[in-house]
Parts: sequence; C-alpha cells; structure tokens
Amino acid sequence: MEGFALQHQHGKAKVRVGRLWRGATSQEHRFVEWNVSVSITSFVLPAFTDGDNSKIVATDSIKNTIYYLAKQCTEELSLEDFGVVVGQHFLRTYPKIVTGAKVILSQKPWERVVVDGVEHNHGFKLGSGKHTAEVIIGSNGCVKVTSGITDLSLLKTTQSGFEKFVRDQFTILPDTDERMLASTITGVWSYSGKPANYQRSWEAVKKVLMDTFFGSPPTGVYSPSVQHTLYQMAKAVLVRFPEIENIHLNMPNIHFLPVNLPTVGVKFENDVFLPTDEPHGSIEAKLSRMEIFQCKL
Ligand SMILES: O=c1[nH]c(=O)c2[nH]c(=O)[nH]c2[nH]1
Repeated sequence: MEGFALQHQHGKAKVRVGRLWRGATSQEHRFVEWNVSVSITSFVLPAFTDGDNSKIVATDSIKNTIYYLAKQCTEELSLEDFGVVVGQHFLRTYPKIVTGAKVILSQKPWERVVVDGVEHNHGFKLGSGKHTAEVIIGSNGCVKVTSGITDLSLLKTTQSGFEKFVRDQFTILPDTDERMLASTITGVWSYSGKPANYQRSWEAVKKVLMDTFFGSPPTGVYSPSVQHTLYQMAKAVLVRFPEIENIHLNMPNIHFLPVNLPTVGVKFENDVFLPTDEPHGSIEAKLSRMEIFQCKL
C-alpha cells in the first residue's frame, strides 16, 4: 500500500441510552442511563485509500444498532454484559468485514431513593461514583472485560498525615500527622474469569475501596500517605475478589490548605481550610497478581 501501513477503526462515540425495565409482575421499575462508544476494526482499507465505501458499516447504523440492542435486552443486564452484546453483534453480523470491536461504556449513578426506610418503586437520585466498563472482542471471539469507577470523591477529616519525606532546598511542607485526606478516585480492574454478576461485583468492589479508605466508623484507619492508602485499597480488592487479576487506581491528592490570618491573630488549628482543585498531587498505581511459575523437576 504505497509503502505505508495504516491502522484504522471507526464507530460512534458517546451514544446516550436510557433503558427502563418496567417489571412484568412487580411495580418496581429498573432504570439505567448509559453512555456507549463503539469502535470496530474492519476490512475498510479501500475506503481510506480509494474512496470505496462499500464495506463501511455506517457510524449512524452503529448508533441505531445500539438502541435496537437495548430494546432487545428485555431483561435487566449489567453495563459489561451490554458491552458484550453490542460488540458481539458486529462480529456476528458481519463476519467477513468486522475483525474486532471495542465498546467503552459508562453508567450514570442513578440509584433508587429510599423514603422513610422504604425503597421507592420508580424514584431515583444521582449517587456518587460512576460505573465504567470496556469490552474488547477479537476476531477469534475472545472477550476481554474491564470494569471501573470514576468520580468517586472521598474525604476524611483526620487519621491522615505525611511525614519523613525527602527534604531539600525546595521543601516547605512541614511534617504532619494530622490533616484532611481527599481524593476523586478513578479505578479500573480486569477480570480473569466472569463474575456471577458484574453489577453486584462492581458494587462490592466499590464498597471494599471505600471501607479501606475510611477504616471502621468509630476510629477510622491512619493513612501515612496517599500512596499507602492506595496500596491498601488495591490489595483489599485483589484479596477479596479472586476473579480480578489487576487493579489500577488513580488517586489525586486534593489539598485543603490551612488558613492563617496573622494580622488578626487567627492561627490554623485544623479548623478553617481553603479547599482547592488545582494543583493536586497525582498518585497512581496498578497492582497485579504475581504469575506463579512452576518448575517441572
Ligand atoms: O500522601 C501524600 N503523598 C505525597 O507524595 C505527597 N506529596 C506532598 O506534597 N504531599 C503528599 N501527600
């Protein structure tokens, strides 16, 4: 091809879908709001090189297919399972054209409202922490699923410090064993095997992440750094869920700056803060299971 190599894909990005399941017998409505992006790899090189569109599945058709498949899913299903349905559709419908599909999804955190301790049949409010997923399907039908969470904003007002770090001529920050700890967490984890229920699994992972960040309600748990807390959170997930093979956590350290007003005699006593968004500490890590190599003697 004219001495060049071209890698290409096409699809539709950010297709917004609301899906309501009304329940045949109960009054209880189930509702999700999804954002779906599909990207397919296919034999459409002539479209790029020669203007021959004859093998292009139109991105408009891809968008319409997403709505069609949402309609076909008459039973409630998880974000991940819908991603698999969408990806497999294109490979199965066009086996001679489509060689792979990548589906990136997110779910708005609508959650059922509870009124006076009773779950509402059809009332929802926005919660925190957005469920994300990515499904990659190869030409051999092999499916790779990752799940994730974004915008999980957590804050604790004590049981956090940062001490004994490198000191040089640029160091102003004092050691402290008493500070706020706040982060807006993004996490992505991959499954080696399919969990019984992706949505239940996602909720359980979110709970483990939060419980580990905060520690027990009365006393909490001391965090000597964001790094250490991140590691504890990631480790707790891998220990608790054998079907998860790795987890990547991004935990910006969102600073609450001490307010001192010396001219009027106001001294910071961990009471009045200046909340900030930027700049923030940028701390991320991926924890994976070690592969165990067995020697044959
Ligand atoms: O938990 C922290 N980790 C750091 O690496 C760091 N750096 C910094 O200035 N404050 C903090 N806090």
